[in-house]
Amino acid sequence: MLRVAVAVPLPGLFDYLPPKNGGVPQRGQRVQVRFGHRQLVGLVMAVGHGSRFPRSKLQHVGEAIDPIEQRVGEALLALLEWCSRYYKHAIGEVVFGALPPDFRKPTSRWPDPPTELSITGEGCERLAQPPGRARAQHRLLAALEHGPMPAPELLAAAETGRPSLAALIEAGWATEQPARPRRRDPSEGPVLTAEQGQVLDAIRAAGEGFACHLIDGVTGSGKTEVYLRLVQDHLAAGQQVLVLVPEIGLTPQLLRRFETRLGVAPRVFHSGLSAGERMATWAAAARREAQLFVGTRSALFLPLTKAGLLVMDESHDPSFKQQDGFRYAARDVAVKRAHDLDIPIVLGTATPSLETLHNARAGRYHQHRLVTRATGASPPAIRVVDLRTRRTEAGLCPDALAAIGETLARGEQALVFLNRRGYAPVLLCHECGWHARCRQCDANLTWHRAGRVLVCHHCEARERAPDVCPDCRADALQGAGEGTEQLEQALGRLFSGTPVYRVDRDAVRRKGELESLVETVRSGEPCLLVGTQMLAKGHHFPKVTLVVVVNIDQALYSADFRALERMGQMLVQVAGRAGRAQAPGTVILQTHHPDHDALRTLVEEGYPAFAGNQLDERRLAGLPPFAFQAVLRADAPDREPVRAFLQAARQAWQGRGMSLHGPFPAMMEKRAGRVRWYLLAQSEERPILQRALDNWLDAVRRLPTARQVRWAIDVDPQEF
Ligand SMILES: Nc1ncnc2c1ncn2[C@@H]1O[C@H](COP(=O)(O)OP(=O)(O)OP(=O)(O)O)[C@@H](O)[C@H]1O
Ligand SMILES: [Zn+2]
Repeated sequence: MLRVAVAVPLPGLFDYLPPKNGGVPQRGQRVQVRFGHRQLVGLVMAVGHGSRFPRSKLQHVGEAIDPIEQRVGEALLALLEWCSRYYKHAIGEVVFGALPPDFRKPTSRWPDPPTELSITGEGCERLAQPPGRARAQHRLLAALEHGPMPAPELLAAAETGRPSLAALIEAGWATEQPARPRRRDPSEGPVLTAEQGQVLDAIRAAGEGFACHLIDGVTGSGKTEVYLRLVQDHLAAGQQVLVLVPEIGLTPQLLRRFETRLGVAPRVFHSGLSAGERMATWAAAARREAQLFVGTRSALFLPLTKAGLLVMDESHDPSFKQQDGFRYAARDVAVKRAHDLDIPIVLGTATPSLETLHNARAGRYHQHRLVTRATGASPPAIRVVDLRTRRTEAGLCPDALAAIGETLARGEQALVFLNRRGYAPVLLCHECGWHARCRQCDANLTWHRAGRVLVCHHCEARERAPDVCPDCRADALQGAGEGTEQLEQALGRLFSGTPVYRVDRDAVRRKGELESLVETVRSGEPCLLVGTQMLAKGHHFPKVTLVVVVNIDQALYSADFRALERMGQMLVQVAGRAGRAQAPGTVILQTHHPDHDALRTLVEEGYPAFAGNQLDERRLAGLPPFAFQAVLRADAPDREPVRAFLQAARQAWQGRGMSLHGPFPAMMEKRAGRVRWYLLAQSEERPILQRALDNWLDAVRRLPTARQVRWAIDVDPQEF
């Protein structure tokens, strides 16, 4: 009897009989199964004897799809089982959510290991003779003269096809063998600063086994330089290393830096790659063809078979939390994975999350600080400008405009940060007060003036922007508030002659666009950068000496208890783009609330003091990380079934150890045509919450009202 995980939203495994012919597939192997009327791919999770069902009710699986060497390894399976238990998510969806998408296709296979060709002695003799009629083969031999080459490259270099190559091998002039990873000499990095040296020594001294290290280093303090040395150690020891970066951090600059410094090109893994590419990297990890992997959160589940180190850069970044389907926090799962593999993990950031800081304070993580910038640059000075007393132009106050002018006059660059795309967040009628709302969401449509469209930033709905008010027909439509598109235009007008580059998801769409833009900026001509968080993270622009933060006020009085923490992180990260080289940096922060306590602490005393205060407040309020939460979310086209289900769910819990609050409407009650509410479950102890959730969810699943809504559980939720 086989217990099989299938990619369906039902909890538990499904029982099947072994294949009619052939051997019994083993744990971790893929098989084809009939599921209802569908043929699906399943993953064998257990091979056992009994079943709750009579034998006659069970179906046979097909034969194992892949050879036994290609099964999913034990360490990864155990991690996925843990994820399913901890996040209370159906095992089949966890498994198939973590594996590359091609695993669901019965026809997909691991690609063959890459090979390379080399010239033989006879081949060299042949090359010494004139080509005669075998021109193409001669070219192939000439290309191989300087060393082995993978077939695709060789064929391109010799401008010929497979048949000539086959003939070459046939004649004994060349041989094909598994490719060895290509290495170049790693380039020397800078001499480490004393601080960097101490951190490196401390992490090395902690040894090979599990430990979680937090490198809490200010922006530009050279954290990446420390990771590079550690990665080098483990590569030299023949181990595999996985570096996780935020969605936006996977820039060619970072990859190139890794390649030149380490002498090997990292294998990348993220959801933007084709299914085939992901399968190839997966196979490379399992077969140990590659040692160094860099990827976004989904890379966490690569089948490393000889892991030595995990690194998570910008570990505070919200993109490490998966927000739908199999919801998981990659940071926590990464720590769990390092623990199971008994290897060190390094979390790096200038702005640790409060959870991470709390773990460091409790002694679970080793905290290593870097408090000075590696290049010797001083930290940027932040100037708060009170918007209440200033007139603004396109959202920029005279102080900011003057500072931009001075920066450009000195031949330097300025960055204007506004986390809002489009021309204006609202299009309204000055006559009757009409404004453009999304039909599907509780949200205004954003006016994208250049494209003449209104776009909902929550459900992506688009419509043509009207020329006159659809209600009163007045020719009085105008934008309220600013977005990056408007800033770009205004700055272009005010500083004509200076190039203005906009960096956001609308302006930078194609692959390579951000790359070339970053190159232009790094070349150093005076210019203005306008952008969203795409600009805020990880980039190193030596010539940017001024950062203007247009507006962060929304976060100051938000109902989301994490809004301030995120605002603080964002502000420190974007400010960290200023003055990273010789010239000192300035940050101008525009706000209507210059006296806001948390904001003042952040500006005057820095992130550690700010985060410390936030932690104190969380403790007093009994909020995470001092309590543990889970959210039961439900949505449907109408409000009534959603509330009825959540009310019933709340009543279904009589036990102790966990308190339930709600039902509450989501921050945005209606999104993409669905009404969303939630129940909040909270406990002071994680294991107690875990046990209570299991019991509660058993009852919730049986509720008749559960069938009228779409519902999901989110353990350790990050948003409401
Ligand atoms: N020891 C050093 N001596 C001189 N320059 C250094 C040294 N370490 C790092 N740098 C340089 O300082 C700059 C910032 O370093 P790095 O990118 O490693 O910092 P970081 O802490 O990862 O930055 P951030 O978090 O702001 O992205 C880089 O240009 C890097 O080459
Ligand atoms: Zn919408």
